[in-house]
Amino acid sequence: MATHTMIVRSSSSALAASSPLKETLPLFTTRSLTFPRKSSFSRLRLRFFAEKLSQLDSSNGCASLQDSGEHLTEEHDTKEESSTLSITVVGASGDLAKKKIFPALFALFYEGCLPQDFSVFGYARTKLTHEELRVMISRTLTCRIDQRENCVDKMDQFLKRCFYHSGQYNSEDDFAELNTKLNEKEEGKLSNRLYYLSIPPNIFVDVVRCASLRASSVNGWTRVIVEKPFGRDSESSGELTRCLKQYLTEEQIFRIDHYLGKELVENLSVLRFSNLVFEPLWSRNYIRNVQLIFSEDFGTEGRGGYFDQYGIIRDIMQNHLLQILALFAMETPVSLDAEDIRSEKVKVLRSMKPLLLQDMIVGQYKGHSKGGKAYPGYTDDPTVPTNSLTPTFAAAAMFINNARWDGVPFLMKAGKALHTRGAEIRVQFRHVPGNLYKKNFATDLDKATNELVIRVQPDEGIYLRINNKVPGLGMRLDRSDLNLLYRSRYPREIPDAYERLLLDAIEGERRLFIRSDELDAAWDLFTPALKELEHKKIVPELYPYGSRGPVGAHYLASKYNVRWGDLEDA
Ligand SMILES: NC(=O)C1=CN([C@@H]2O[C@H](COP(=O)(O)OP(=O)(O)OC[C@H]3O[C@@H](n4cnc5c(N)ncnc54)[C@H](OP(=O)(O)O)[C@@H]3O)[C@@H](O)[C@H]2O)C=CC1
Ligand SMILES: O=C1O[C@H](COP(=O)(O)O)[C@@H](O)[C@H](O)[C@H]1O
Repeated sequence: MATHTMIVRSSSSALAASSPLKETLPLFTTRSLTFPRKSSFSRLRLRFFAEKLSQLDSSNGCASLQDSGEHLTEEHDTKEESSTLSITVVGASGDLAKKKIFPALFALFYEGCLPQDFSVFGYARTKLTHEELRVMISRTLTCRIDQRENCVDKMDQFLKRCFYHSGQYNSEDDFAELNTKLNEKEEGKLSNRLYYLSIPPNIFVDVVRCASLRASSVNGWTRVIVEKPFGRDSESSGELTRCLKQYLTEEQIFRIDHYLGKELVENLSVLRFSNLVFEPLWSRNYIRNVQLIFSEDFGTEGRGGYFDQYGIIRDIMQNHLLQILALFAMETPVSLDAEDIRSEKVKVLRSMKPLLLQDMIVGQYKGHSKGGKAYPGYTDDPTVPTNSLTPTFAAAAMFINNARWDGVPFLMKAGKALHTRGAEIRVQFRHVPGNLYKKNFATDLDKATNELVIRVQPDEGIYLRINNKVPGLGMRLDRSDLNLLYRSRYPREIPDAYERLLLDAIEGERRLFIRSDELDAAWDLFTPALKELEHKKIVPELYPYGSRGPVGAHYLASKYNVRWGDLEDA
């Protein structure tokens, strides 16, 4: 087996000449330990060894990279010591950059997860000075991490590493200027460059072309994180992939689905594959249905222009919920390597039947007054056409045609402007055959089935609904929860999904990013129904802002003999 030695998370590169931007496998070196050549799981490996060496940082489990070389190895990789990381946030003036990306970068810096020598560049058309960018960023940085010490100092240190370059997204010259500024900061060292495309999708290709031709690293790796949406359907997504691949190799493209970076979604495989009590039950033999539920208690506020082009199915179902479904339903991967996991997910997606129009319902929220307050309808948003048919709610029933899941409905439900905010996976189990306690449940045996709930957010937790005897002399049964509430069990704050994903991209870990064949398979499942919906101009069922959504969702579920678990809970 090919091996190479490891210095803690040091990475260097050889050149991949086939594309203007270069991506290479990180090299790992250590004197005493050898590993398979694959680069995956370097962070986990690092943690493992860091733990072994009692050097683990006391924070979120990320051993300090800023001084890891000194602590963990005797051998110094001179290349690593003289390498730099430049992270360019393209679309730095935008909502996502301010809300998520800069704060996540700061959190990584605070946690010691960024290399010693790094700089962050903001790039957008808006004219800003470095100082103005820093002021803008500083408004969204918080010392949230356990109210730890010296946060303000850390913020200052971080902000000093932040710079701004104003330019057009389709101007090679502007990117050449960015390149000059990056070179200045990199001071001739081995430079690794990460671009985060936090911009509308219609300019992805322009940016990738300009960055690749004029501002890619000449001696290290260059990677590009691409935000969703990856197209509107199979054709446009395929076209986007083809265009990106004129300038990037697949290894350089990190298609982000931030739900994959959420703690409870990450935990899904651990729960299933490392607990004997779950894996044997994970099939049609014991599971009656699986529900993937997303809800938001606010509307499209401020994002109506974007949203109206896409709708809830493309915004949430085709990516976030389907990714969770694939992780949930996949067969055991050969290993935890990114390619093994992604290959298993693709198999699930390819085993699924494309969604049929009769297996979905769509809704749109309308204005509603409650407690003297008026909540606007979707089409009241000035950026949304008044006659828009775009769904802000959808429910769908999907099936996996394989031996494990044949006949099991996977129900999805996603909506904006509902009564609550949450995301959860609900697994409803079959009835106990010949249940001795049948009579204790009156006629509603469904009420007696077990349910496993993985609450992705908020109040992250996992609970298993069981039947239990109410203490006392009689024989009364009760439904109770075996409850793992993260807040009680793990008082430490859970890192934001973007922190995990940014760190993974820096490390070259692709497990939580979407491979192009996964994307193709995902679009193939939704494109026919989306087209039909638009072609037939299906009118969405209206539901009041702040309600539980359209009743059509219940009819859909009952068609498959299912009741939505979240409503039973309420
Ligand atoms: N916001 C969110 O919560 C989420 C966003 N995303 C995705 O992330 C990406 C960025 O989102 P978000 O920050 O909300 O987007 P914004 O609409 O805020 O756009 C980001 C920046 O891009 C530039 N821009 C906006 N519209 C155009 C245009 N038509 N042509 C050229 N430049 C434009 C603007 O910068 P300037 O004018 O200074 O150049 C703007 O500040 C999108 O792909 C979005 O779908 C994904 C998940 C959640
Ligand atoms: O991708 C998206 O996700 C957000 C919800 O993300 P969350 O992490 O806050 O749950 C959603 O609001 C947005 O419409 C969508 O584009």
